[in-house]
Amino acid sequence: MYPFRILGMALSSLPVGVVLAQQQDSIASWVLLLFTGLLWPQLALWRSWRSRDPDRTERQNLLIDSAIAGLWVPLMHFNLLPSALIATLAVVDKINTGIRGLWLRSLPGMLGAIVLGGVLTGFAFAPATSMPVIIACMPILLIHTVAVSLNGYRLVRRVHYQNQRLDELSRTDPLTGLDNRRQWEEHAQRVLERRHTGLGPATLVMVDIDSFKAANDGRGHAVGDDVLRGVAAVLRDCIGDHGHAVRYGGDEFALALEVDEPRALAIAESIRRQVGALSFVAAPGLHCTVSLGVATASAGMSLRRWMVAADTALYNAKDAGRNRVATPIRDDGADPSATAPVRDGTCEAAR
Ligand SMILES: Nc1nc2c(ncn2[C@@H]2O[C@H](COP(=O)(O)OP(=O)(O)OP(=O)(O)O)[C@@H](O)[C@H]2O)c(=O)[nH]1
Repeated sequence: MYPFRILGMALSSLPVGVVLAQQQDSIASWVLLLFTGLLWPQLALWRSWRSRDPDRTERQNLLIDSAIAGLWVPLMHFNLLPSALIATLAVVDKINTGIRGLWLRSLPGMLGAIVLGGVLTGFAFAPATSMPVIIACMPILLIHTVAVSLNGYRLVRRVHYQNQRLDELSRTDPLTGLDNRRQWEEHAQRVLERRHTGLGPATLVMVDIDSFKAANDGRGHAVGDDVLRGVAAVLRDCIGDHGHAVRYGGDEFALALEVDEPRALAIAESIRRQVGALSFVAAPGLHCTVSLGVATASAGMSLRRWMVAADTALYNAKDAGRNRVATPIRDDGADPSATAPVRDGTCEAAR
């Protein structure tokens, strides 16, 4: 508030000063003008600084601003243009704070000050505004209006930016920056529908960090987070614009790819190699591996059954010793996902 108060009070002092000069006013009025134009903004700042509740104190300061504006109306003998301008800007400033109802709450103080000033001056009434006063009103009229508009613009931009950030945060996993689960499932559903309408292949890859609990418990949660971020970066890098990745559960990721199985297997293998080559500044010597399950969508398959198939493939990779890529088809040729019951819940629950 400080720059706006300094600007508003200093610029308002100009027309008030010209009116006082024309009225050949007393020294007391000039002292009051000096106080409101120069000293009051400093005093208001000091009050807020030393306050235990600066917010509340600043609201009081704003109400005092309005009372000061009201006081000048009768002291200027109701000189029309500066009186209307100063009183209006006092109300506009309250509205611009965005504090609900503040402008309404400022009115009694302003009206009280008008009555008080009126009593002190015997309600002297000289509304005509001379050309010098009109000219002296121009700086506050122009500069204050532009400054308030620029501030409004800045606030609107900030709200817009924050809304964008909120939107992003609601769509992404805060740790890895990957899609959140709802966002990803919508994408996976679209990939599946494309497959069912013959517009392209669809392959799902489940990725799970091997023995992550041991690394997490042994090296600490912060290192665990580094590993999750590192794996997410590899996933993002390897899938490029072939699909979307999600952190599906704690150390489990899922990729919905618009590629056929050989291409998905190649991508999965590349992920496996790149994760194996990751190193971590906070944990020298730590190396992680991942197991991956790859399942291509077949005709009419639902998203849930597709995920069960990929989960089964991941299960196979884990069973075969981890750090490998597998499909739902076991070595004996059976495809357990074809008969696996479809369950709700997380991948952990599915295993
Ligand atoms: N650092 C960190 N750890 C997490 C987060 N979410 C889950 N975890 C941890 O991830 C670990 C997952 O452990 P498990 O589900 O036992 O999996 P695992 O140790 O990788 O075992 P396998 O999957 O069989 O190889 C648990 O220790 C969780 O505490 C997270 O956001 N950050």
